[in-house]
Amino acid sequence: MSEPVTAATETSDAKAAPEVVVRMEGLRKSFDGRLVLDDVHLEVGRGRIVSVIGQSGGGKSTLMRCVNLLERPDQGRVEVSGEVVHDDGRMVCRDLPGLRRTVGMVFQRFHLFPHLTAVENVVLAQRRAGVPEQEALERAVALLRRVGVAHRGLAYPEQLSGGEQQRVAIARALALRPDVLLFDEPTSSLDPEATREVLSVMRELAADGMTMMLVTHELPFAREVSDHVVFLDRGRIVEEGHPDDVLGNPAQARTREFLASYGSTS
Ligand SMILES: Nc1ncnc2c1ncn2[C@@H]1O[C@H](COP(=O)(O)OP(=O)(O)OP(=O)(O)O)[C@@H](O)[C@H]1O
Repeated sequence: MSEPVTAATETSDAKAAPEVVVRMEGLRKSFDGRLVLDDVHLEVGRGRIVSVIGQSGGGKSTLMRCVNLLERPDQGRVEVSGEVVHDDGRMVCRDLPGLRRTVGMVFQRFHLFPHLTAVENVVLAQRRAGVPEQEALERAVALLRRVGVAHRGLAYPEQLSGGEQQRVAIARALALRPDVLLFDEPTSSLDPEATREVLSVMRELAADGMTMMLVTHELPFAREVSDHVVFLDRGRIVEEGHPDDVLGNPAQARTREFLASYGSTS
């Protein structure tokens, strides 16, 4: 396995312990007797954007859902922000709602409440977490401004474009001040312009030090946004590294085959 992908790896202080926000060791997961994750090791350092790519059904979403325990691995260990949350098939996390606040998630289809305005969608998540109303409202407005949709705060989801809805969903995920944000195919229902908007928001979040893990089929997007790309094939990590290497000059024949098939279908 390569060394943890962290900001610390780039500093001259080689002794500084890299700060790993997500660590997965030896993950195995089967559905109905079929192995979907096979001995997966992965580390995501603070402030990094790690993309997981691979063929449909290869286990990408399952891997990401193991971070917030939407899926429970059968074997291996999951650590989030320095705490073991699942170990050897057992749930170790004592505060699942707390874990879900620490790990924000953004979905392909936004999952906004249709009967609530953009601001109310961002307030609701905080209200459920016990944030006082005025503070929640101020934070919602500030976050909508941060993702460039403050002017649409009183609009309902159906009145928003796909890109605007996804930015509201990102604001909602940020409202609980997560340590890491997971993105599951965040641009696959968006047009190129909206994809650029989401890319720009993710870049700004990265500049602010947000840690992000992304599953995507859109390889140009993965190449542009990520620090590190992981190629997951039939449940195993075949290759990982800098996007220019994995996507531009892959070392493994299997990665080359995957990229060739992608090229022929894109
Ligand atoms: N809850 C579940 N119950 C049973 N099988 C599941 C479940 N979740 C995923 N699977 C199966 O596990 C395999 C991996 O699914 P997963 O969604 O992780 O792959 P993926 O690489 O994200 O695929 P895609 O790119 O199509 O989204 C698939 O065969 C899928 O049908």
